[in-house]
Amino acid sequence: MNWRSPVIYLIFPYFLAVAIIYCFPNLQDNKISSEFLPLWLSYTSKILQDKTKSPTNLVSEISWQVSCYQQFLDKIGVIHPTVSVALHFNGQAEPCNIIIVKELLNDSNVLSTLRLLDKCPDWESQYFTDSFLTRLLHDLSSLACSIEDQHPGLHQFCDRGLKRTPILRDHRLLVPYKLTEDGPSYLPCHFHNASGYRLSSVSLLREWIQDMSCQQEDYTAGKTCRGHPTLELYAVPAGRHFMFAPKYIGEIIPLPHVPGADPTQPVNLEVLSVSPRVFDLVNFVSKQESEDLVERALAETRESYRLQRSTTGSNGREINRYRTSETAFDAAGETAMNIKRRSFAVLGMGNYIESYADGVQILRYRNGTAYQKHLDWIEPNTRSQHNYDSAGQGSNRFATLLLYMNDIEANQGGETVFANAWPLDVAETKRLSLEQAKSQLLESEFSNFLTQGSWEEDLAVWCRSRLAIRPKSARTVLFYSQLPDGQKDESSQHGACPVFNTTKVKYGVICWWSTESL
Ligand SMILES: O=C(O)CCC(=O)C(=O)O
Ligand SMILES: [Fe+2]
Repeated sequence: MNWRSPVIYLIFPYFLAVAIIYCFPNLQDNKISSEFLPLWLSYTSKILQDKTKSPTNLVSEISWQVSCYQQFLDKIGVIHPTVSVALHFNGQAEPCNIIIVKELLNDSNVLSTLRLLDKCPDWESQYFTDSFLTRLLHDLSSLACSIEDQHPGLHQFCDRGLKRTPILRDHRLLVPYKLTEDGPSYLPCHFHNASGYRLSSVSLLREWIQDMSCQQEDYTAGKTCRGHPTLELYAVPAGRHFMFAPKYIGEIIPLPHVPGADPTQPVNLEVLSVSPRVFDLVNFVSKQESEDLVERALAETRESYRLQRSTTGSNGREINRYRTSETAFDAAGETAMNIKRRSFAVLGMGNYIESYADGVQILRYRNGTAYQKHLDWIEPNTRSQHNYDSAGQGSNRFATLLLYMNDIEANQGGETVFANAWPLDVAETKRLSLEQAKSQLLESEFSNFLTQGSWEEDLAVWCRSRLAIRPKSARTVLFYSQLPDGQKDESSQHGACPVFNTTKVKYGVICWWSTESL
């Protein structure tokens, strides 16, 4: 009998299905066999109809896919029917779609994704998990999570094309996926939870889902389930970094995975401004660490590292009359390295990579000194070969952490002012316009310290009108200089307000959106 005869198509899958259900009891535990059987029949018939493959190839293909599917079920476990995934574009507070997890991970979706693979993936591999999940989410979010009408689907968001994909150090490890067997390949997104923690395996996905679910005992004991059973998942395009998505001022984003200065207290982000994205980072650094850094900076004698008049510019050598503080660099001290590593953990940037960080700068502002409003994002210039186009393939400054070392009183200036954000403790109707702030300043004692018509005076006006963050020992502030797609964030303009009658010491870590050549 011809092995491809219709009789075989009909009978063979039945035998196979019965054998599979018998051999892999987990299929029965996890799924209802009556749902699985018809699906399996159509699936195997489809494979059998593939005339390009020999019977031995077909059998081996079916068998690895079945055992692979079984492994997947083992990893993912039993999913409570009410749990959903809220899928967000990187940095966006509103989800583009909410999908029931049972639907996302149903047999048909998982099997049709497996059909596109050559071999069973390692379900514990981070890069494979990215690829698998992007492919699954693509199908279920195609319209709502599209950035282009013509080619709807998550794939256009995750793979921004060669010209808009920075080549990060792990680029070669990414696992491209296909939408159809003979279609083109796409680079996958990587996924983070709302705390910025990266999804690294199917087992971790299981943990996150189970954390959200109401356990059966909770129902029977009549308990109210913890939280809303929705897992917030942020999709980050290939070559880009995760960015926090603040929802409202005052929101607290816990970072349970980051070790805090005080291990008994949690590390949290508290939203100070949504756009620009500015946060207080609570319990990030200890007073002891701050003191260590300053001690080292003061003891430093090497020319390029010691405390001296600050410079700016891409070559870092130009004295700038709009930045009158002093700066020292701590490139490799133990405390500086610990802080840099922790900064990467906070930002969801993974393991520390030296070339992605700009080093720790220690700044001292003596009486009367300040730093004019500016962006940390560096403008491209003809003197440098570097590609600063962070929205394309280039790299530029991405995020800055400011760590203050001393308390400064309300009348001593020295705040970090964000020109496009409003103060938190002033009602909307009571906000000061720049004109109002200027006349208040001129009437105040500070006008004696400031030269009339100087940039310092102008800056002090902004400091009275806009979000001005007062230094406090061990206070840490995080802000971004880019938007989630790598464009420079013009709204992140900020400056250091003139200091009156005191000295402000502060240090900062700047993280780059770095690219590495292959
Ligand atoms: O010192 C401050 O408050 C801000 C410093 C700053 O913006 C910078 O160093 O880029
Ligand atoms: Fe700055």
